[in-house]
Amino acid sequence: MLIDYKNVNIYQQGEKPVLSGVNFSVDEGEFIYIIGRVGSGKSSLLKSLYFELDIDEGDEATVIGHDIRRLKRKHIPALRRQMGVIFQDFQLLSDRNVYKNLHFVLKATGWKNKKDIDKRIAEVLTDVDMADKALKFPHELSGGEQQRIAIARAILNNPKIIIADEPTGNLDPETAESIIMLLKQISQTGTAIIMSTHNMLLLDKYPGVVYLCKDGGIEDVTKSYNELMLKE
Ligand SMILES: Nc1ncnc2c1ncn2[C@@H]1O[C@H](COP(=O)(O)OP(=O)(O)OP(=O)(O)O)[C@@H](O)[C@H]1O
Repeated sequence: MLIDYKNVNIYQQGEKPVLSGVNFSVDEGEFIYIIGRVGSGKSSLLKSLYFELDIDEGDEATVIGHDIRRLKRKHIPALRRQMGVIFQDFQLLSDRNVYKNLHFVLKATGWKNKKDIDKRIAEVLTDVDMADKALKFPHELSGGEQQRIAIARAILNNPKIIIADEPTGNLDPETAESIIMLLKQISQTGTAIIMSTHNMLLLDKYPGVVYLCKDGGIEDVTKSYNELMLKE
């Protein structure tokens, strides 16, 4: 199991948790949607998974084989390296081209050999169907293309988990679908995908495990989400 939260509380600021009693588990290759209204805690859950928010450890809090209760701060960067993160607004570095955006990440994560670096960049760009865009600057790319580059960046180090916070939020429906298809393909190689979304159409078309954030908690609604949504 890649992630196992049992009875965990997640905090933004202050005494009261944003989400409490969280039970959440992720296996290799799973495709997980996090749904829920604005402000219901989707981003907070995702941020906790890459250690940007405080949690109390509850009965169990394991991320990629590490018990968070015993995790030292100095081990966080190594653990983060096994995760790829994708955002709604892409967050590419605007002052450099695609190649240099990817190069920057590889250098920062310890890659030294130029041949290996160039080979890996070519591989991930091919994976996301952007092999001809290496020399483009982010502003020369469409939103969908920028998100593909962000996905290429996320998979550079073969992560076990990709965390995507509304990855299709800024995209038109057709482009959104192509991004989900790409993430689905990646999940088939064993990488777990955890994505928040407001786009219920995607859930129908590309089924996965569905968690609903609601009333300060989170619930696995994979079987019943259609019914729940209709009632809201
Ligand atoms: N940086 C912050 N500091 C304090 N409180 C925050 C912060 N970010 C979010 N919150 C609060 O935490 C709660 C959950 O927010 P969160 O961003 O996790 O919701 P969300 O479901 O991702 O919303 P959205 O659909 O708008 O992205 C909200 O009440 C929000 O006001």
